[in-house]
Amino acid sequence: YYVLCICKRVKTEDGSPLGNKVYELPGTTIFGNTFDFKDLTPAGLFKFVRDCNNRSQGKSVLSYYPVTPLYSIVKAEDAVEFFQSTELLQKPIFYQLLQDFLGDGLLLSSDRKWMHRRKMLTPAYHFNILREFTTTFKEESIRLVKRLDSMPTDVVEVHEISKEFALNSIIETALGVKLDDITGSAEYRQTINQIEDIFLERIFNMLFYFNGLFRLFGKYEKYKRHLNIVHEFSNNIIQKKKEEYRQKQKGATEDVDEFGKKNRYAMLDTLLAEEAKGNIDHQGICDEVNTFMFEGFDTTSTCLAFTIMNLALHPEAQAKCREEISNLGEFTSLTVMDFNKLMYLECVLKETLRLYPSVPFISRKCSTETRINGLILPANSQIDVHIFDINRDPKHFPDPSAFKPERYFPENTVKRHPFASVAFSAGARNCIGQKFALLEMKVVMVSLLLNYEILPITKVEDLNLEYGIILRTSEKIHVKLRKIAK
Ligand code: HEM
Repeated sequence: YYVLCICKRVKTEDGSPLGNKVYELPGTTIFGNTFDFKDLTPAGLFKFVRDCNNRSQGKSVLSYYPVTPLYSIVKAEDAVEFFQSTELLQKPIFYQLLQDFLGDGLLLSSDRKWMHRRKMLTPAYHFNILREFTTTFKEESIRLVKRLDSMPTDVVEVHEISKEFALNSIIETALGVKLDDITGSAEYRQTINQIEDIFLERIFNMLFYFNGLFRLFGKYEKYKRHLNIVHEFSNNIIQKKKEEYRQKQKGATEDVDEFGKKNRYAMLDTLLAEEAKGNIDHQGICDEVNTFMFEGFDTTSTCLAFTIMNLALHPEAQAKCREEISNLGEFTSLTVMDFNKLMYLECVLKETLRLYPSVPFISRKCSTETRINGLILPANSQIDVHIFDINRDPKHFPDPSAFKPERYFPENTVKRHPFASVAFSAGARNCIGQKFALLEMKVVMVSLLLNYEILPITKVEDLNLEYGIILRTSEKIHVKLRKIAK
């Protein structure tokens, strides 16, 4: 072990002691940091990482896993070279644990395939396309309010409502079908959660990083069954849409569905058009669709849940949001331009993402020996960027745990470090869906604020944050929704 580690040791470029540049995390056993995570719960892992990053006092953290040094960045200043790099674009091993689920979709792919797909998919998130999606977001928001109105209690668990809204919205915008119209939608929602649970079990047990061992001793059969369910779900819709697309090309059908409604644009349409040009095959389409649905669902629903909680806990911010939307006009006639004007609400969303970034850290693999921040990392090292810690650096955000949307007022951001808050990541592999996500969240928040006063139940002190595929809480978050008389 030590021989291998010595071969893979990190060095400084100028030969100075490593301790000047990084905090070297002492391992819990003679096998470096290999077993540091063993037996940790998701909340325990979250605490363990915060504890390491606090102990480093702003320095990056260096740890050693089997023949893989891990360099963890916790400050905006140290993230500059990372985000500006044109080399650090490959995803490391633990992302590959999602490979069976997402294939070579945009999140996991690398090199030419990623570049080609990124270019191909960028138009699917263009302003004009977002304009089309606004109607879907409004319809789903109205449906959500109807469901909330019919509930026997005014106490709600925020994830429950945010998840349903986000999944319905992403499926309709990505695939062009309403979740209600499809059989198996409840099963799909549940299965996504079960896939996440098995993914986490693999994360905590490094032996299960190896596919062979996972197949022999892990929950592989169960995992395969879950994957079949979600893949079949998206595959069926893709097949149906493909047929519709073919008929449309032949001029055999109108651009209307079976109920006579005009078909709206969906991201899948971009992919089908590219398939017709020979730029992507059926498997590629499935991978990209599964990636949209996965990336666009939990991330947005988590941010929405924390936003609802923050507004409940900060009535003054809620009042400002309501004042901002008071002169907007009829909800059903609002346009993307109207939502773009909601600057205070946008600050609320950004401040929520600063405090609770749905993706708390990102990682890259060094495909070759890499020089970064005065260090030489051997090939195959991993670099993590801890968005959670960067976003809470008191140097850029004094009183960092406090919820203060005004931090994002234009006059307060001009002099701030460009990577001081990076919830959507930055650089070439930043989030392709960030404008989509902000618009979607604004629409549903406007609808909730027009209909309900949001009152607090759960407090921040009641919550323990934990690592899932995305940031989660061990406890449920509850708020009270008091209907506003019209
Ligand atoms: C609040 C909502 C969201 C947050 C906080 C968020 C955050 C992120 C972050 C941090 C990354 C970088 C991941 C990495 O480097 O490993 C990312 C990538 C990505 N996101 Fe988002 N995301 C959100 C919503 C969405 C939505 C709604 C979609 C699609 C509709 C989406 C699609 C993607 C895709 C496809 C990538 C991979 C991009 C690439 O590697 O080229 N995201 N997101």
